[in-house]
Amino acid sequence: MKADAVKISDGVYWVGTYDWDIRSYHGYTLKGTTYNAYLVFGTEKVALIDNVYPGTSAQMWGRIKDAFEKEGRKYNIDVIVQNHVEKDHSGALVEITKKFPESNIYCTEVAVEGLKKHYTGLKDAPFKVVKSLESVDLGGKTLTFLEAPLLHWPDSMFTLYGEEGILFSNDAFGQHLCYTKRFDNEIPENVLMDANQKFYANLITPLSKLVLKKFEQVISLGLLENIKMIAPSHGQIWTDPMKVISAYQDFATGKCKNKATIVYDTMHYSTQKMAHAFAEGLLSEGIDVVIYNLHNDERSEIVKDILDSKAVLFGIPTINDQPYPSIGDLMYYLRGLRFDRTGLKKLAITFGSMGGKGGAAKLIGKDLKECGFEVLDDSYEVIYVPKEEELEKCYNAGKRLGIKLN
Ligand SMILES: Cc1cc2nc3c(=O)[nH]c(=O)nc-3n(C[C@H](O)[C@H](O)[C@H](O)COP(=O)(O)O)c2cc1C
Repeated sequence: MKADAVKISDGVYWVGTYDWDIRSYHGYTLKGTTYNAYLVFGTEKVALIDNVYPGTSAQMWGRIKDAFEKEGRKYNIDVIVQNHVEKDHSGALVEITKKFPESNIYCTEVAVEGLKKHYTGLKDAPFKVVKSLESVDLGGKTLTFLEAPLLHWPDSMFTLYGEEGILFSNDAFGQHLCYTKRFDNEIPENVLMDANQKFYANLITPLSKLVLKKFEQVISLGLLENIKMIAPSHGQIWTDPMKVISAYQDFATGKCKNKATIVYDTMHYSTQKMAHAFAEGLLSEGIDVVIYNLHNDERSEIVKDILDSKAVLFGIPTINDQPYPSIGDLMYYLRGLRFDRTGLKKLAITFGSMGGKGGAAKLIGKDLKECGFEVLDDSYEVIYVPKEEELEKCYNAGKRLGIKLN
Protein backbone atom coordinates (compact mmCIF):
# COMPACT_ATOMS: atom_id res chain seq x y z
CA MET A 1 0.00 0.00 0.00
CA LYS A 2 1.02 3.61 -0.51
CA ALA A 3 2.00 5.41 2.71
CA ASP A 4 4.19 8.41 3.48
CA ALA A 5 7.38 8.32 5.54
CA VAL A 6 7.77 11.15 8.06
CA LYS A 7 11.16 12.85 8.14
CA ILE A 8 12.23 13.38 11.76
CA SER A 9 15.81 14.54 11.17
CA ASP A 10 18.31 14.76 8.35
CA GLY A 11 18.26 11.30 6.73
CA VAL A 12 16.08 9.82 9.48
CA TYR A 13 12.45 8.80 8.86
CA TRP A 14 9.55 7.39 10.83
CA VAL A 15 8.34 4.37 8.87
CA GLY A 16 6.10 2.84 11.53
CA THR A 17 2.44 1.90 11.50
CA TYR A 18 -0.80 3.14 13.01
CA ASP A 19 -2.91 0.57 14.79
CA TRP A 20 -6.15 2.55 14.86
CA ASP A 21 -8.35 -0.27 16.09
CA ILE A 22 -6.58 -1.86 19.06
CA ARG A 23 -8.45 -1.36 22.37
CA SER A 24 -6.68 -3.83 24.65
CA TYR A 25 -3.06 -4.98 24.66
CA HIS A 26 -2.08 -7.57 27.28
CA GLY A 27 -4.91 -6.18 29.41
CA TYR A 28 -3.84 -2.56 28.92
CA THR A 29 -6.72 -0.44 27.62
CA LEU A 30 -5.87 1.95 24.82
CA LYS A 31 -7.50 3.77 21.93
CA GLY A 32 -5.05 2.73 19.25
CA THR A 33 -1.27 2.90 19.28
CA THR A 34 1.61 3.24 16.88
CA TYR A 35 4.42 0.78 16.25
CA ASN A 36 7.36 3.03 15.53
CA ALA A 37 10.07 1.91 13.13
CA TYR A 38 12.80 4.24 11.88
CA LEU A 39 15.02 4.33 8.81
CA VAL A 40 18.45 5.92 9.12
CA PHE A 41 20.28 6.76 5.87
CA GLY A 42 24.08 6.90 6.13
CA THR A 43 26.15 7.63 3.04
CA GLU A 44 27.17 3.94 2.85
CA LYS A 45 24.46 1.97 4.58
CA VAL A 46 20.81 2.19 5.54
CA ALA A 47 19.53 0.92 8.89
CA LEU A 48 15.99 -0.04 9.87
CA ILE A 49 15.47 0.30 13.61
CA ASP A 50 12.73 -1.98 14.95
CA ASN A 51 9.62 -2.92 13.04
CA VAL A 52 5.93 -3.54 13.57
CA TYR A 53 3.15 -5.79 14.86
CA PRO A 54 2.29 -8.82 12.71
CA GLY A 55 -0.39 -7.95 10.19
CA THR A 56 0.42 -4.21 10.01
CA SER A 57 3.54 -4.36 7.85
CA ALA A 58 1.90 -3.20 4.57
CA GLN A 59 1.87 0.36 5.96
CA MET A 60 5.53 0.05 6.96
CA TRP A 61 6.59 -1.16 3.50
CA GLY A 62 4.73 1.76 1.91
CA ARG A 63 6.59 4.23 4.13
CA ILE A 64 9.96 2.54 3.60
CA LYS A 65 9.51 2.78 -0.18
CA ASP A 66 8.52 6.43 0.16
CA ALA A 67 11.60 7.21 2.31
CA PHE A 68 13.92 5.64 -0.29
CA GLU A 69 12.22 7.68 -3.03
CA LYS A 70 12.54 10.88 -1.00
CA GLU A 71 16.25 10.18 -0.41
CA GLY A 72 16.76 9.10 -4.04
CA ARG A 73 18.61 5.99 -2.86
CA LYS A 74 18.87 2.43 -4.10
CA TYR A 75 16.28 0.29 -2.34
CA ASN A 76 18.39 -1.72 0.09
CA ILE A 77 18.44 -2.11 3.87
CA ASP A 78 21.89 -3.14 5.12
CA VAL A 79 21.43 -3.06 8.89
CA ILE A 80 18.39 -4.35 10.76
CA VAL A 81 18.36 -3.28 14.40
CA GLN A 82 16.09 -5.25 16.71
CA ASN A 83 16.08 -3.49 20.07
CA HIS A 84 13.52 -5.85 21.60
CA VAL A 85 12.02 -9.27 20.87
CA GLU A 86 8.34 -8.54 21.58
CA LYS A 87 6.06 -9.05 18.59
CA ASP A 88 4.86 -5.46 18.35
CA HIS A 89 8.43 -4.52 17.35
CA SER A 90 9.58 -7.67 15.56
CA GLY A 91 6.45 -8.87 13.74
CA ALA A 92 7.85 -8.06 10.28
CA LEU A 93 11.37 -9.33 10.90
CA VAL A 94 11.02 -12.52 8.86
CA GLU A 95 9.60 -10.53 5.90
CA ILE A 96 12.47 -8.04 6.17
CA THR A 97 15.17 -10.71 6.19
CA LYS A 98 13.53 -12.38 3.18
CA LYS A 99 13.52 -9.09 1.24
CA PHE A 100 17.06 -8.19 2.24
CA PRO A 101 18.90 -11.50 2.75
CA GLU A 102 22.31 -9.79 2.74
CA SER A 103 21.51 -7.66 5.78
CA ASN A 104 22.46 -8.51 9.38
CA ILE A 105 20.16 -8.40 12.40
CA TYR A 106 21.85 -6.41 15.19
CA CYS A 107 20.53 -7.41 18.62
CA THR A 108 21.61 -8.69 22.02
CA GLU A 109 22.62 -12.29 22.61
CA VAL A 110 19.47 -12.94 24.63
CA ALA A 111 17.37 -11.49 21.81
CA VAL A 112 18.72 -14.07 19.33
CA GLU A 113 17.24 -16.90 21.40
CA GLY A 114 13.98 -15.04 21.97
CA LEU A 115 13.54 -14.18 18.30
CA LYS A 116 14.22 -17.77 17.23
CA LYS A 117 11.56 -18.95 19.70
CA HIS A 118 9.07 -16.51 18.25
CA TYR A 119 9.76 -17.07 14.55
CA THR A 120 10.80 -20.41 13.04
CA GLY A 121 11.74 -18.46 9.87
CA LEU A 122 14.77 -17.03 11.69
CA LYS A 123 16.50 -20.36 12.35
CA ASP A 124 19.43 -19.55 10.04
CA ALA A 125 19.07 -15.76 10.05
CA PRO A 126 22.26 -13.64 9.91
CA PHE A 127 22.30 -12.37 13.50
CA LYS A 128 25.04 -10.04 14.65
CA VAL A 129 25.21 -10.05 18.45
CA VAL A 130 26.11 -6.65 19.89
CA LYS A 131 27.22 -5.54 23.33
CA SER A 132 27.04 -2.18 25.08
CA LEU A 133 28.98 0.62 23.34
CA GLU A 134 29.61 -1.39 20.19
CA SER A 135 28.81 0.60 17.07
CA VAL A 136 27.99 0.27 13.42
CA ASP A 137 29.10 2.96 11.00
CA LEU A 138 26.52 3.76 8.31
CA GLY A 139 28.78 6.37 6.70
CA GLY A 140 28.63 9.74 8.46
CA LYS A 141 26.12 8.31 10.90
CA THR A 142 27.06 5.99 13.77
CA LEU A 143 24.65 3.76 15.65
CA THR A 144 25.86 2.78 19.13
CA PHE A 145 24.15 0.08 21.14
CA LEU A 146 23.46 0.07 24.87
CA GLU A 147 22.21 -3.13 26.45
CA ALA A 148 19.27 -2.56 28.78
CA PRO A 149 18.53 -5.99 30.26
CA LEU A 150 15.08 -6.19 31.87
CA LEU A 151 14.11 -2.72 30.64
CA HIS A 152 11.66 -4.15 29.99
CA TRP A 153 12.54 -7.68 28.85
CA PRO A 154 15.88 -9.53 29.29
CA ASP A 155 16.69 -8.96 25.60
CA SER A 156 16.15 -5.18 25.52
CA MET A 157 18.67 -2.66 24.25
CA PHE A 158 18.72 1.00 23.16
CA THR A 159 20.33 2.39 20.01
CA LEU A 160 21.89 5.84 19.92
CA TYR A 161 22.48 7.72 16.68
CA GLY A 162 25.33 9.72 18.15
CA GLU A 163 25.92 12.51 15.63
CA GLU A 164 22.35 13.84 15.97
CA GLY A 165 21.78 12.62 19.53
CA ILE A 166 18.69 10.55 18.75
CA LEU A 167 18.05 7.76 21.24
CA PHE A 168 15.95 4.92 19.84
CA SER A 169 14.74 3.68 23.19
CA ASN A 170 12.20 1.06 22.09
CA ASP A 171 9.48 0.64 24.78
CA ALA A 172 11.21 2.90 27.33
CA PHE A 173 9.64 6.39 27.19
CA GLY A 174 6.82 5.11 24.96
CA GLN A 175 3.15 5.91 25.21
CA HIS A 176 0.14 4.10 23.74
CA LEU A 177 -1.23 6.95 21.65
CA CYS A 178 -2.36 6.97 18.05
CA TYR A 179 -1.96 10.57 16.94
CA THR A 180 -1.12 11.36 13.32
CA LYS A 181 1.49 13.87 14.45
CA ARG A 182 4.80 12.37 15.49
CA PHE A 183 6.31 14.84 17.95
CA ASP A 184 5.63 15.54 21.62
CA ASN A 185 4.91 19.23 21.07
CA GLU A 186 2.28 18.56 18.42
CA ILE A 187 -0.31 17.11 20.78
CA PRO A 188 -1.86 18.41 24.04
CA GLU A 189 0.74 18.14 26.81
CA ASN A 190 -1.69 16.77 29.41
CA VAL A 191 -2.70 13.93 27.05
CA LEU A 192 0.95 13.10 26.40
CA MET A 193 2.00 13.13 30.04
CA ASP A 194 -1.06 11.14 31.11
CA ALA A 195 -0.27 8.47 28.51
CA ASN A 196 3.37 8.49 29.61
CA GLN A 197 2.29 7.97 33.23
CA LYS A 198 -0.04 5.11 32.31
CA PHE A 199 2.75 3.44 30.33
CA TYR A 200 5.21 3.77 33.22
CA ALA A 201 2.69 2.54 35.79
CA ASN A 202 1.83 -0.59 33.85
CA LEU A 203 5.16 -1.54 32.31
CA ILE A 204 8.01 0.14 34.12
CA THR A 205 6.90 0.28 37.80
CA PRO A 206 8.52 -3.04 38.81
CA LEU A 207 11.75 -1.91 37.11
CA SER A 208 12.09 1.40 38.95
CA LYS A 209 15.46 0.52 40.52
CA LEU A 210 16.84 -0.52 37.12
CA VAL A 211 15.60 2.73 35.60
CA LEU A 212 17.63 4.73 38.12
CA LYS A 213 20.70 2.53 37.55
CA LYS A 214 20.40 3.00 33.80
CA PHE A 215 20.22 6.79 34.23
CA GLU A 216 23.38 6.61 36.39
CA GLN A 217 25.15 4.57 33.71
CA VAL A 218 24.07 6.94 30.90
CA ILE A 219 25.25 9.93 32.94
CA SER A 220 28.59 8.30 33.86
CA LEU A 221 29.21 7.48 30.19
CA GLY A 222 28.62 11.15 29.40
CA LEU A 223 25.78 10.24 27.05
CA LEU A 224 22.93 12.15 28.68
CA GLU A 225 23.91 15.61 27.46
CA ASN A 226 24.20 14.23 23.91
CA ILE A 227 20.59 13.07 23.81
CA LYS A 228 18.61 15.67 21.86
CA MET A 229 15.66 13.53 20.92
CA ILE A 230 14.12 10.30 22.21
CA ALA A 231 12.37 8.19 19.61
CA PRO A 232 10.48 5.38 21.37
CA SER A 233 8.68 2.49 19.73
CA HIS A 234 5.15 3.68 20.64
CA GLY A 235 3.56 7.09 20.44
CA GLN A 236 5.19 10.50 20.26
CA ILE A 237 8.86 11.35 19.73
CA TRP A 238 10.31 13.48 22.53
CA THR A 239 12.01 16.66 21.30
CA ASP A 240 12.35 17.66 24.93
CA PRO A 241 14.04 14.54 26.39
CA MET A 242 14.40 16.05 29.86
CA LYS A 243 10.63 16.27 30.21
CA VAL A 244 10.23 12.50 30.06
CA ILE A 245 13.54 11.75 31.81
CA SER A 246 12.55 13.86 34.82
CA ALA A 247 9.06 12.30 34.84
CA TYR A 248 10.73 8.85 34.93
CA GLN A 249 13.06 9.99 37.72
CA ASP A 250 10.05 11.13 39.75
CA PHE A 251 8.17 7.88 39.18
CA ALA A 252 11.24 5.73 39.87
CA THR A 253 12.00 7.49 43.15
CA GLY A 254 8.38 7.28 44.30
CA LYS A 255 7.70 11.02 44.17
CA CYS A 256 3.95 11.50 44.57
CA LYS A 257 1.37 14.26 44.43
CA ASN A 258 -0.79 15.17 47.42
CA LYS A 259 -3.24 12.70 46.07
CA ALA A 260 -5.21 9.65 47.16
CA THR A 261 -6.81 7.02 44.95
CA ILE A 262 -9.95 5.31 46.22
CA VAL A 263 -10.84 1.96 44.68
CA TYR A 264 -14.05 0.21 45.62
CA ASP A 265 -16.72 -2.21 44.53
CA THR A 266 -20.25 -2.55 45.81
CA MET A 267 -23.30 -4.74 45.41
CA HIS A 268 -25.91 -2.56 47.13
CA TYR A 269 -24.11 0.82 47.30
CA SER A 270 -23.21 0.84 51.02
CA THR A 271 -19.45 0.59 50.39
CA GLN A 272 -19.85 3.33 47.79
CA LYS A 273 -21.32 5.63 50.47
CA MET A 274 -18.30 4.95 52.66
CA ALA A 275 -15.95 5.65 49.73
CA HIS A 276 -17.57 9.03 49.17
CA ALA A 277 -17.33 9.89 52.89
CA PHE A 278 -13.59 9.08 52.92
CA ALA A 279 -13.22 11.24 49.79
CA GLU A 280 -14.89 14.23 51.47
CA GLY A 281 -12.59 13.93 54.48
CA LEU A 282 -9.52 13.93 52.22
CA LEU A 283 -10.87 16.82 50.16
CA SER A 284 -11.40 18.86 53.33
CA GLU A 285 -7.60 18.77 53.74
CA GLY A 286 -6.93 19.75 50.13
CA ILE A 287 -5.90 16.28 48.95
CA ASP A 288 -6.66 15.42 45.31
CA VAL A 289 -8.93 12.40 45.14
CA VAL A 290 -9.52 9.99 42.27
CA ILE A 291 -12.20 7.32 42.67
CA TYR A 292 -12.53 4.08 40.73
CA ASN A 293 -15.38 1.57 40.85
CA LEU A 294 -14.04 -1.88 40.05
CA HIS A 295 -17.32 -2.76 38.35
CA ASN A 296 -16.73 -0.12 35.66
CA ASP A 297 -13.04 0.64 35.71
CA GLU A 298 -10.12 -1.57 34.84
CA ARG A 299 -6.72 -2.15 36.32
CA SER A 300 -4.44 -0.48 33.76
CA GLU A 301 -6.19 2.86 34.30
CA ILE A 302 -6.42 2.45 38.09
CA VAL A 303 -2.68 1.83 38.52
CA LYS A 304 -1.90 4.98 36.52
CA ASP A 305 -3.39 6.98 39.40
CA ILE A 306 -1.98 4.77 42.13
CA LEU A 307 1.51 5.52 40.74
CA ASP A 308 1.55 9.16 41.87
CA SER A 309 -0.78 8.81 44.88
CA LYS A 310 0.61 8.89 48.41
CA ALA A 311 -2.28 6.80 49.69
CA VAL A 312 -4.74 4.26 48.34
CA LEU A 313 -8.08 3.40 49.98
CA PHE A 314 -9.70 0.09 49.12
CA GLY A 315 -13.41 -0.44 49.83
CA ILE A 316 -14.77 -3.95 49.38
CA PRO A 317 -17.92 -5.63 50.75
CA THR A 318 -17.87 -9.17 52.11
CA ILE A 319 -19.45 -11.96 50.08
CA ASN A 320 -19.38 -15.60 51.20
CA ASP A 321 -16.82 -14.74 53.89
CA GLN A 322 -14.45 -13.29 51.26
CA PRO A 323 -13.76 -9.91 49.69
CA TYR A 324 -15.99 -9.23 46.69
CA PRO A 325 -13.91 -10.94 43.99
CA SER A 326 -13.37 -8.06 41.56
CA ILE A 327 -10.56 -6.89 43.88
CA GLY A 328 -8.68 -10.12 43.08
CA ASP A 329 -7.81 -8.98 39.56
CA LEU A 330 -6.30 -5.74 40.83
CA MET A 331 -4.61 -7.44 43.80
CA TYR A 332 -2.73 -9.93 41.61
CA TYR A 333 -1.67 -7.05 39.41
CA LEU A 334 -0.43 -4.97 42.37
CA ARG A 335 1.49 -7.98 43.66
CA GLY A 336 3.49 -7.98 40.42
CA LEU A 337 3.88 -4.22 40.02
CA ARG A 338 5.26 -3.73 43.55
CA PHE A 339 4.90 0.01 43.94
CA ASP A 340 7.29 -0.22 46.93
CA ARG A 341 10.22 -1.04 44.60
CA THR A 342 10.95 2.68 44.73
CA GLY A 343 11.91 2.09 48.37
CA LEU A 344 8.83 4.00 49.57
CA LYS A 345 5.62 2.39 50.76
CA LYS A 346 2.28 3.92 49.87
CA LEU A 347 -0.21 4.22 52.72
CA ALA A 348 -3.41 2.20 52.55
CA ILE A 349 -6.75 2.04 54.35
CA THR A 350 -9.33 -0.68 53.76
CA PHE A 351 -13.05 -0.54 54.44
CA GLY A 352 -16.34 -2.09 53.39
CA SER A 353 -19.87 -3.07 54.23
CA MET A 354 -21.00 -6.50 55.43
CA GLY A 355 -24.11 -8.33 56.55
CA GLY A 356 -22.73 -10.84 59.06
CA LYS A 357 -19.18 -11.54 60.22
CA GLY A 358 -17.63 -9.43 57.46
CA GLY A 359 -13.86 -9.67 57.27
CA ALA A 360 -13.19 -8.50 53.72
CA ALA A 361 -11.44 -5.31 54.86
CA LYS A 362 -9.02 -7.28 57.05
CA LEU A 363 -8.35 -9.88 54.36
CA ILE A 364 -7.49 -7.31 51.72
CA GLY A 365 -5.43 -5.41 54.29
CA LYS A 366 -3.31 -8.55 54.69
CA ASP A 367 -2.96 -8.92 50.92
CA LEU A 368 -2.00 -5.26 50.54
CA LYS A 369 0.77 -5.63 53.11
CA GLU A 370 2.13 -8.48 50.99
CA CYS A 371 1.93 -6.18 47.96
CA GLY A 372 4.17 -3.66 49.74
CA PHE A 373 1.64 -1.14 51.07
CA GLU A 374 1.75 0.25 54.59
CA VAL A 375 -1.75 -0.53 55.82
CA LEU A 376 -2.81 2.08 58.39
CA ASP A 377 -6.21 0.72 59.20
CA ASP A 378 -8.19 -2.28 58.07
CA SER A 379 -11.11 -2.07 60.44
CA TYR A 380 -13.62 0.24 58.81
CA GLU A 381 -16.48 -2.21 58.40
CA VAL A 382 -20.16 -1.37 58.84
CA ILE A 383 -23.21 -3.62 58.92
CA TYR A 384 -25.37 -3.06 55.85
CA VAL A 385 -26.21 0.58 55.09
CA PRO A 386 -23.85 2.93 56.99
CA LYS A 387 -25.51 5.22 59.54
CA GLU A 388 -24.76 8.95 59.57
CA GLU A 389 -22.32 8.54 62.50
CA GLU A 390 -20.54 5.71 60.67
CA LEU A 391 -20.14 7.90 57.60
CA GLU A 392 -18.79 10.61 59.86
CA LYS A 393 -16.20 8.13 61.13
CA CYS A 394 -15.12 7.52 57.52
CA TYR A 395 -15.03 11.28 56.86
CA ASN A 396 -12.87 11.83 59.96
CA ALA A 397 -10.54 8.98 58.99
CA GLY A 398 -10.18 10.55 55.53
CA LYS A 399 -9.45 13.91 57.15
CA ARG A 400 -6.82 12.40 59.48
CA LEU A 401 -5.20 10.71 56.51
CA GLY A 402 -5.28 14.02 54.64
CA ILE A 403 -3.47 15.75 57.53
CA LYS A 404 -0.85 12.98 57.48
CA LEU A 405 -0.33 13.36 53.74
CA ASN A 406 0.08 17.16 53.86
C1 LIG B 1 -24.47 -13.39 47.92
C2 LIG B 1 -24.11 -12.61 49.14
C3 LIG B 1 -23.29 -13.19 50.08
C4 LIG B 1 -22.93 -12.47 51.21
N1 LIG B 1 -22.07 -13.05 52.10
C5 LIG B 1 -21.73 -12.35 53.20
C6 LIG B 1 -20.81 -12.91 54.13
O1 LIG B 1 -20.32 -14.01 53.97
N2 LIG B 1 -20.47 -12.20 55.22
C7 LIG B 1 -21.00 -10.96 55.45
O2 LIG B 1 -20.63 -10.35 56.45
N3 LIG B 1 -21.85 -10.41 54.58
C8 LIG B 1 -22.23 -11.06 53.46
N4 LIG B 1 -23.12 -10.51 52.59
C9 LIG B 1 -23.74 -9.24 52.91
C10 LIG B 1 -23.09 -8.05 52.24
O3 LIG B 1 -21.76 -7.94 52.64
C11 LIG B 1 -23.88 -6.82 52.63
O4 LIG B 1 -25.12 -6.85 51.94
C12 LIG B 1 -23.17 -5.52 52.41
O5 LIG B 1 -23.94 -4.47 52.96
C13 LIG B 1 -22.96 -5.26 50.95
O6 LIG B 1 -22.27 -4.06 50.79
P1 LIG B 1 -22.52 -3.19 49.49
O7 LIG B 1 -23.83 -2.49 49.64
O8 LIG B 1 -21.38 -2.24 49.43
O9 LIG B 1 -22.54 -4.11 48.34
C14 LIG B 1 -23.46 -11.18 51.43
C15 LIG B 1 -24.26 -10.61 50.47
C16 LIG B 1 -24.58 -11.31 49.31
C17 LIG B 1 -25.45 -10.66 48.29
